[in-house]
Amino acid sequence: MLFLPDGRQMKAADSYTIREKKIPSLILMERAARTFVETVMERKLDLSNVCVVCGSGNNGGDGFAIARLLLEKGGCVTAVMAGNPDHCTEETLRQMELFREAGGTVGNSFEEGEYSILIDAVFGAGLSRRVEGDYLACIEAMNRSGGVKLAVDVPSGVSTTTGEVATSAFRADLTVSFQCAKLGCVLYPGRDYAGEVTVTDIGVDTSVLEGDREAAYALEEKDIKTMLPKRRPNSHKGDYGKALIIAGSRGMAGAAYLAALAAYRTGAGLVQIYTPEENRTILQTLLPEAIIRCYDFFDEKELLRLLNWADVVNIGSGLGTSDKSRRILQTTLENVQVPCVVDADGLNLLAEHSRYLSRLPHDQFVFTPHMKEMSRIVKKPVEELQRNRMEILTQFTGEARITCVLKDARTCICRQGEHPYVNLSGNAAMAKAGSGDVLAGVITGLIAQGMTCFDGAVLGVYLHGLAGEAAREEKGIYSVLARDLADAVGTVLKRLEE
Ligand SMILES: NC(=O)C1=CN([C@@H]2O[C@H](COP(=O)(O)OP(=O)(O)OC[C@H]3O[C@@H](n4cnc5c(N)ncnc54)[C@H](OP(=O)(O)O)[C@@H]3O)[C@@H](O)[C@H]2O)[C@@H](O)CC1
Ligand SMILES: Nc1ncnc2c1ncn2[C@@H]1O[C@H](COP(=O)(O)OP(=O)(O)O)[C@@H](O)[C@H]1O
Ligand SMILES: [K+]
Repeated sequence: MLFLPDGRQMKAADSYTIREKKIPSLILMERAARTFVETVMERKLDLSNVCVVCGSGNNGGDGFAIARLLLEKGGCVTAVMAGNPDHCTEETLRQMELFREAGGTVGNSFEEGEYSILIDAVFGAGLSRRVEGDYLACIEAMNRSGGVKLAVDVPSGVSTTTGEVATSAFRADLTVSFQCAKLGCVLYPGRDYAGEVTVTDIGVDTSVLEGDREAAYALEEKDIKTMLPKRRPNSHKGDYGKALIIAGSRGMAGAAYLAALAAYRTGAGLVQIYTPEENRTILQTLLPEAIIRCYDFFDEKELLRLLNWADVVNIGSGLGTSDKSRRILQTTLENVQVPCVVDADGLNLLAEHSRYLSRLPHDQFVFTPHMKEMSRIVKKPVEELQRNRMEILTQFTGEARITCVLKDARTCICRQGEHPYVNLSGNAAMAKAGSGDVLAGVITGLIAQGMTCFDGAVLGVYLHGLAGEAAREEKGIYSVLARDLADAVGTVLKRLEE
């Protein structure tokens, strides 16, 4: 598991390390600069005309230390003080002095031009407001300049908390981040500004973040083997859960198929689909392994019987928003006693009838909205959600007490009392109709096998992204279909098994 702290959280870990581990700030800075320079040397970059642009905070201090170390490597290096020298931190002043003592010169304004390497050390984790005035002009001039562009810790101008770029930000080819990638460098648009992100170990003790429930985590492939539900030799289908998929409407049989297929591919023991009568033949043909139960009209008794049968319920994919669908959703939300994944039209209906939210009988619900669905639920514009997704998601899950999976190129998963997770797997091949139905099916399949709602959601999102990577490998970024994704869940699970 990786921490993805924002600037405030990273500073808390830095301060903890300085205070409790008795490692002076200047030593951390020196390590940061050394690992940055090691990265430059490993990549055999051209040191013939290097410019390091420094701010007055400690990011600038790193910059001066980097300038000195590159000078020692025989580079031709100039440094620029882009900040207000009167506001320099003690460490930055010291690093500037050391650079001068090593023979370097410090300019006081950045000259746009052609460099072999241009290094941005203007702002890092301490960016606290919009970039304006001379700073803005400097960052834009840096972006217009030539050379390999490297950012120290964070590209200047990117919010470490949201990834937002309020005015402008440095466009890096490579960002070297110290100890942890910062949250803002993995969320968009910050991710685009950061370019490739590489993380170096400078010995900061991040254990203090474990106690900070706002600090986000990301899963790595090595974490998931231990999380996956086990399959015992002496077992039968009943041991791996009965999943009820309430999905599909006229012309939307595919959604039910994809969710059910994904639940089976993920390992669920038995999948039953509840869908309108007209979908019977097609679903029976596409997925003979599933039990198909059909309805023509709203039949409360039958629905309650099915809800009682299931170990996990998945409702909403392609369900439509007719009055019949609304009654099915309402009955399900009010009566289900097992974990329940609510997707797509289930969420659209819920947004129209927000009173249902206050009637959920327990807290074992997983909502899987994409940005537009979430915007309908929380009644905020998509742009605001994109700018401030974590805060809005945290507030929503605090009030609704459910697990919420906010889907996007960087899907975020939140539940009250848990660290939020940001998903780092997947790619743009997955931006295609039906991908979300597959995800809802994967999460349902994991919960069917006994995972908690939160763990099932976190792991499901990660697996779904890995499936996207495997499917892209086979079919290419343009041609992956949602059913390839569901099948690729199998490819990924098999690889993990080996
Ligand atoms: N020991 C450590 O802590 C270690 C830290 N390390 C390094 O330090 C970095 C963090 O350093 P930092 O905390 O000093 O913040 P930093 O990013 O340099 O910026 C703060 C300065 O910018 C200013 N400022 C902010 N926003 C502004 C704006 N929009 N427009 C104008 N000004 C603005 C702000 O001014 P103020 O808000 O105080 O007026 C302040 O002067 C971190 O990313 C890593 O690189 C590593 O070496 C490891 C050890
Ligand atoms: N560019 C991307 N990178 C990574 N994942 C993506 C990308 N685009 C889409 N996805 C994933 O694909 C799924 C799309 O879901 P959704 O929009 O609900 O599709 P649908 O409703 O058509 O099934 C989500 O899990 C999302 O995270
Ligand atoms: K920077």
